Amino acid sequence: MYLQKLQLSNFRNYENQFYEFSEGLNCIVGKNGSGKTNLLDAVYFLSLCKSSIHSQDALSIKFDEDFAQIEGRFGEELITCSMQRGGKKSFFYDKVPYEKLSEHIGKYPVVLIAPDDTDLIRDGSETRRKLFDGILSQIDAEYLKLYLSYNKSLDQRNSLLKQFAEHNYFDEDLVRIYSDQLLATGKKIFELRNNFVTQFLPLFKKHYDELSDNREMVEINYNSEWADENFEEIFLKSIGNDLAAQRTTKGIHKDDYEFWMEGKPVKKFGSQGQRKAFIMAIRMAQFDILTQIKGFKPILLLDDIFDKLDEKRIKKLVEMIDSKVFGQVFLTDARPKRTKELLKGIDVRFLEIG
Ligand SMILES: Nc1ncnc2c1ncn2[C@@H]1O[C@H](COP(=O)(O)OP(=O)(O)OP(=O)(O)O)[C@@H](O)[C@H]1O
Repeated sequence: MYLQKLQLSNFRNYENQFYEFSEGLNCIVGKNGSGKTNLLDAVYFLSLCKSSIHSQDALSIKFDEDFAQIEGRFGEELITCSMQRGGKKSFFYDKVPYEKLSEHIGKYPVVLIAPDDTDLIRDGSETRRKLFDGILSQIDAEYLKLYLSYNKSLDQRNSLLKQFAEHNYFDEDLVRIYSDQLLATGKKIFELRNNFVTQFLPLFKKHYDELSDNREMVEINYNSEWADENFEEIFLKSIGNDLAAQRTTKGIHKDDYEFWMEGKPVKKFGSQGQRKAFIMAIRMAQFDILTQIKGFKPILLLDDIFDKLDEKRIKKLVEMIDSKVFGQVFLTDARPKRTKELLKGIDVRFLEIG
């Protein structure tokens, strides 16, 4: 499975461009601001039905235009995404619209390694939940369904709590409907997240050891209130706090994945290099787990990676590319001369843009 052709129409700074890619390494070079990241994001969009950069789809439509389209050919399969300013986006498989975007997610998996990835360490728990939810959603369609259903019930319960506060009343039976939904889906999500971390951890540690020459002991601890066997009771009893806060204060939407190094939080004590290695190892493990479960290699998107990694890690990455550890790879760099130097002797298709 690889992306052979891509047609962009009014997508960000692209008006009407067509690209053909190689099955192996594709290197996108061009000046700063020429659209290299936008091109990678178009591939990401085709896979995950959303941008890795913007949460609002309208920001991906070319300025002063009302409509954008990304069309990608994966072998015999044609995937089209169209977006209308002020309207909904639609995805098509061989010109037939998907009823739900969730039917598409996971079919063409991607792994993105981007420069500001270390936000995953610095930011709050939501960023890390999003990371692992993203991986789990590509792996397991059932997880994605549960996750969407949980979020819907959560929104409904939260707006009910707000209404109670605004109108100064309380309907216990009504709130219980949503509480039961959250408890049922939350429990399953907790179990799937827990199992996932158990599978993911050895892959992650192996990659971290390789990247750092076994220098530090690293851990990812999945931390959830659901680990308490009395959680259902605790959840129901917290209705007083929920009413006061006008939102659901307990549940899997509060989970965190804590990153540890030598028994200390990476967030506080990890050096820049250690953080980058930590994130790189997470991404490599994401690649491995997707490969294992899907039975084929995901597309790897490497944005500006040569600028961000030290010489030793670049060398290691280039060795991995050369020894065909990955399948199709898209790599961006603003310095074509350096890229050509680093990739000397490797079979690569260069695409000069801008
Ligand atoms: N909706 C849009 N319509 C038109 N142009 C856009 C839109 N969104 C972003 N751009 C333009 O895209 C360009 C940025 O593209 P991108 O981030 O892909 O560049 P890049 O080649 O990766 O740059 P760098 O090497 O600095 O990372 C900017 O010039 C920006 O103005």
